[in-house]
Amino acid sequence: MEKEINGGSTVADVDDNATSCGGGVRDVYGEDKASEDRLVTPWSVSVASGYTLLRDPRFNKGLAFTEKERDAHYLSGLLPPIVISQETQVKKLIQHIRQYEVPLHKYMAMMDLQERNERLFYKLLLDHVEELLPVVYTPTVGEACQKYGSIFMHPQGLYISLKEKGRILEVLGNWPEKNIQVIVVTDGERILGLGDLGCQGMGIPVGKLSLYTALGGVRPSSCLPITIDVGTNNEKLLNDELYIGLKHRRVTGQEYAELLNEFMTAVKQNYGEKILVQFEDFANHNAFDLLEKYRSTHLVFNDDIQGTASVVLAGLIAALKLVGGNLTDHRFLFLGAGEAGTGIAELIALETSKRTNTPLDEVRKNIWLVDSKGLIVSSRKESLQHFKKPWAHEHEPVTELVDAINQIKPTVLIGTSGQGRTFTKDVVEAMASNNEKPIILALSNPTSQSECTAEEAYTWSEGRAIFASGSPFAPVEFDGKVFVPGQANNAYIFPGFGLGLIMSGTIRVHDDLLLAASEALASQVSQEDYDKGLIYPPFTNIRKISAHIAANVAAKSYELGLATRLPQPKDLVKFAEGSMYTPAYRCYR
Ligand SMILES: NC(=O)C1=CN([C@@H]2O[C@H](COP(=O)(O)OP(=O)(O)OC[C@H]3O[C@@H](n4cnc5c(N)ncnc54)[C@H](OP(=O)(O)O)[C@@H]3O)[C@@H](O)[C@H]2O)C=CC1
Ligand SMILES: CC(=O)C(=O)O
Ligand SMILES: [Mg+2]
Repeated sequence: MEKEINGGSTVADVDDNATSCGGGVRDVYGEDKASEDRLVTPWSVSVASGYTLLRDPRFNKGLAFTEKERDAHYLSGLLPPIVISQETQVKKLIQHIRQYEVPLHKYMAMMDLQERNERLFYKLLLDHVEELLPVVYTPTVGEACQKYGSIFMHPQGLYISLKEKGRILEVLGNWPEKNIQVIVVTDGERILGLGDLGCQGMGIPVGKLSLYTALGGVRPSSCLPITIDVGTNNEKLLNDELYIGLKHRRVTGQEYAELLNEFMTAVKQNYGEKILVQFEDFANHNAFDLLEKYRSTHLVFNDDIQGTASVVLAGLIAALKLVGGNLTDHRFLFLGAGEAGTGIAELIALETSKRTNTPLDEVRKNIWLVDSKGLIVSSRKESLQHFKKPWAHEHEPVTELVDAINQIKPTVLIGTSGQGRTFTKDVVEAMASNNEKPIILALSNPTSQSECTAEEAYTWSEGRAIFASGSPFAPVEFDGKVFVPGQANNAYIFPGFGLGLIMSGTIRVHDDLLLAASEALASQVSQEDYDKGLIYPPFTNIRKISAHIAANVAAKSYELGLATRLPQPKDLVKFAEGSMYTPAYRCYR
């Protein structure tokens, strides 16, 4: 007897009444089997046994296949006789992952699981989110990208290189899923704070989209990671025989613009007007221009500029509860004036301007940035990149950060330089001598690039700093007290933000949606968190947090007339929760 499988849909028809298996929850996508139901590819294959089912990560359940399923799907004999639950599988796997001492080995084990059993991967990740986030995301994903060529086992995501110029639409067609809702795309030129990793940057879109599913509940089959390969200027990679990308220097100018334009056109043509494209880890000389160019024609979002801004603004709104005052009472100084730095600066200014009805230019005067050449001041204006110009205030030139702190007297210091250990003892002490509770955010990733460690921030400020970092740090004991550092990472925002856009059918991203996301995230910080000095809620509650972010973003989108999914659901939080993919196994007939 043979079972027919149509275009990637397997024998795994879902028993709609089988709630005991979990999963199969009806959601806004109709059902999370939506793409399974559709006959999506033009061919069909036949299988004589369930051997193929065991090797299809979307449907594989491993030892959790029940006796009935094993009989029905030709699996008998292909598995050892024991049947175990998904919970037991999770228990076994987390023990297995913990046995690895090297984080990269944990990463590889997780990627291997994702390729073997997708639902188990997401269940494990969600059940142990605080422990596994640093494995599948920063900091370990940074090392994985650096070594991608040598650890490369299974291709993940879609590679679009210059070789595909002129036929990108055709290449998109090779991806097995057709019902794509979110693309995360990089060209690998600024991977975290590690610089140009070329094609090996693929780890980033893959990791970000894993978080879209785990943290935001966007189903995995709707997510498409893409790396655009235009070459690399990284000499080490160019000379590495295991490098997986094009071995020439980056193309720039018109050739680059044409490839990106073909890509953006093909994406819309293939997936429609409402496909969300998240730009990730592009270098700033392209990032701002791409966002500007496509924001009025596509649903685009730059995570490094906009997502980071939204997460930091949320942390600052929350921090006001700990330090008092409102945003206008604070003065901000950034080390790093690129995508993250100027993106955050602009959103702080926008929120302050709206809250106080003060012109943007006026509000900006309270925000200062330092780049690799020193404080951004008006005498440098002519030579500054366009995104720095609004921050060129009247002041004498200052080259050292510590001097800038002593002269400007910021209440908030934010590191977005990509340069590790730049918040030296002098710097933290200067912040602590000017402020009772200095707010210090060391946002650069991965951990090696963090402007300071949590221990340094607490010790050098004698336990007075309100500290958060882009990559996680363990709690620190100082003077008999335990300090828990928060993680100021855009991972809090983009999954819920994206879900909010998708579930409301939003057609364009507006800055007010970012503000809505910040306010929603800040509202999720509990008194218990504040009591610990935290300005972000723990990731353990991330699905609830994402639902609130999604709901607030969607509500704002409806208010602005950008949402196309009508009528507007009455209870947007419930609607967001109901929309989320659940990784529990489904029962197969
Ligand atoms: N926590 C989070 O969620 C996020 C963290 N990040 C992290 O932020 C970092 C920066 O990212 P991004 O803004 O996109 O990068 P960019 O390259 O756009 O900007 C980096 C900025 O840092 C400045 N800089 C570099 N070296 C120094 C130095 N020694 N002293 C002072 N300034 C310096 C650069 O100066 P110049 O302009 O003169 O070259 C530039 O202005 C990365 O490490 C990234 O991982 C980014 C996004 C999100
Ligand atoms: C977190 C992130 O997006 C970055 O470091 O680039
Ligand atoms: Mg990024």
